[in-house]
Amino acid sequence: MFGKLRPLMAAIWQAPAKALLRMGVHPNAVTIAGTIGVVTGAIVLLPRGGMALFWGVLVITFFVVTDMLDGTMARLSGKTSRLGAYLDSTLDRVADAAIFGALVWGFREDSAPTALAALLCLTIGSFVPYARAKAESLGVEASGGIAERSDRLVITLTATALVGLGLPVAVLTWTLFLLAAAAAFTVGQRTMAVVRANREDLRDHQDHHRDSLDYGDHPEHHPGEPATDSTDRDADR
Ligand SMILES: CCCCCCCC/C=C\CCCCCCCC(=O)OC[C@H](COP(=O)(O)O[C@@H]1[C@H](O)[C@H](OP(=O)(O)O)[C@@H](O)[C@H](O)[C@H]1O)OC(=O)CCCCCCC/C=C\CCCCCCCC
Ligand SMILES: Nc1ccn([C@@H]2O[C@H](COP(=O)(O)O)[C@@H](O)[C@H]2O)c(=O)n1
Ligand SMILES: [Mg+2]
Repeated sequence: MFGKLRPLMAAIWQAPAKALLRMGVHPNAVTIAGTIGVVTGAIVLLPRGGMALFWGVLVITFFVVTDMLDGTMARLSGKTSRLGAYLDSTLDRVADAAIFGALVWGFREDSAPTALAALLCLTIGSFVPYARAKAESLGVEASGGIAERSDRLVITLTATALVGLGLPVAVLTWTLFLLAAAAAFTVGQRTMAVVRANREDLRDHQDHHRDSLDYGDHPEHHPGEPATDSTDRDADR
């Protein structure tokens, strides 16, 4: 959902990205500093509850948006790198663990259902990027889905801030339960991309196998020519 705003965000972040580059800041430094900011804001403020939830969200939001800035900086300066891509994704996981872990810890005594819902978001939410990374390592494009990271963060942070401002904690609890379900659905969507790719592999494999049988079985086979004519092959099927 919010992922569709990516081009708009890239345009908005151009000016700050250029300014930081002029100051000699490296994109990896932004990636690391952003993560330190998110983790600190989450573990210091969120467990306190009350208005601290709201302030925690403001601090986290300030730093979490650097995740949109670092990539823009890297592309503008031609400093995209494998290390940068690795840090970008791996430190996202650290930031997410801090946010949802802080909610689990903060609500564990006062509202166990909220803590449970946050724990489900933390665990199931971690399967979402794993599914993508594993699929991509196998050559399958499996990004997207109904609950990408930007969706999970915007929804969680908004609900947390609203509870900090005085809405009942049940708002956050139900939001997190629904988000955990949406994350599970997203894992299913990404898994289906792998299932589809696997079906294509099987089809290709069967075609290849059939062709090699056609060539191999015929005693008068000449390389580069099918062993049987198309009518024979159709009859074999
Ligand atoms: C009175 C109400 C008070 C409200 C207080 C404030 C509420 C704060 C609300 C929102 C702010 C949160 C902003 C969150 C920004 C999201 C940051 C983000 O994730 O951007 C990263 C992303 C780039 O992604 P990457 O490619 O670097 O990362 C990849 C990603 O992590 C993948 O994860 P996966 O999807 O697989 O789980 C990994 O797989 C991959 O490895 C990794 O590389 O950038 C974008 O996606 C760009 C689009 C982000 C758009 C965010 C827009 C936010 C804008 C406005 C929200 C406003 C909502 C306000 C509601 C107020 C209601 C009252
Ligand atoms: N320190 C960094 C951060 C990012 N990159 C590159 O940008 C891509 C991610 O861009 P986003 O706009 O989606 O954050 C990432 O895959 C890297 O190619 C980088 O090189 N160094
Ligand atoms: Mg990034």
